Amino acid sequence: MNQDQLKQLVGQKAVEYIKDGMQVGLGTGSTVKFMVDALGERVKNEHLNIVGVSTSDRTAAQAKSLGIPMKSVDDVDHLDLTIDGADEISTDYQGVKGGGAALLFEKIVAINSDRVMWIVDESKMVDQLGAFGLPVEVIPYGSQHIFEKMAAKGYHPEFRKVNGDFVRTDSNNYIIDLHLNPITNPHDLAEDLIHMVGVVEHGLFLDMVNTIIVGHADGPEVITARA
Ligand SMILES: O=C(CO)[C@H](O)[C@H](O)COP(=O)(O)O
Repeated sequence: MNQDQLKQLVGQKAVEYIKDGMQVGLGTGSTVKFMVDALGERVKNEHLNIVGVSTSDRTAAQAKSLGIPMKSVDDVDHLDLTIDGADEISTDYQGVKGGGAALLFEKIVAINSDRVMWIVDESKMVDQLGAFGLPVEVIPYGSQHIFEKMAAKGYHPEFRKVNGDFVRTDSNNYIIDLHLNPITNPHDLAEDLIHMVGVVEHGLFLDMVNTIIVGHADGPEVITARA
């Protein structure tokens, strides 16, 4: 099985956890895209009655095109379950997210969810976080100064650019990726980053996930990270 097939496998498995009447957070990324496709099939074929809340413009457009009823995060009182991808998950089930630059909305939706599920192919499971550059969302104003402060702290920052242009998030902010490999103390790092003026959010998702579905060639593995 190639990586896309593993992503599709976990995406299809994840939608089994969505029940009638749920308000469901829909993450962002290539793995979630398979999950949203599978959810669209269930809505169409089983007339599943759910409400989706998207974490990005991309996911919202896909969900709407499939006929999944959608609401804004501010129009629901809570979310029953959020299903999202991840860039890295450590052996103690801490995560790095934001490879798709959607970390801010993903974190807002996750912290307002009763349960959080991550769906990943097996390459995302790591001994220690940090090989994947840690995404940090910053406001453009003064971002060069934030960048220099991060460099002075030894965080090895890099503005995320495509064809020389700054990548913009759905909130029109920039992303700075930190090349820290390895991240030895994610809680201390998270605390430091969130107190830097101009940082909007960082991609460390700590103590947040309940269930992880990992795609292996011989089938999906369901891990209970937190009850
Ligand atoms: O955090 C994310 C987007 O901001 C994604 O969930 C993460 O990048 C994983 O993406 P993919 O499923 O494409 O590997």
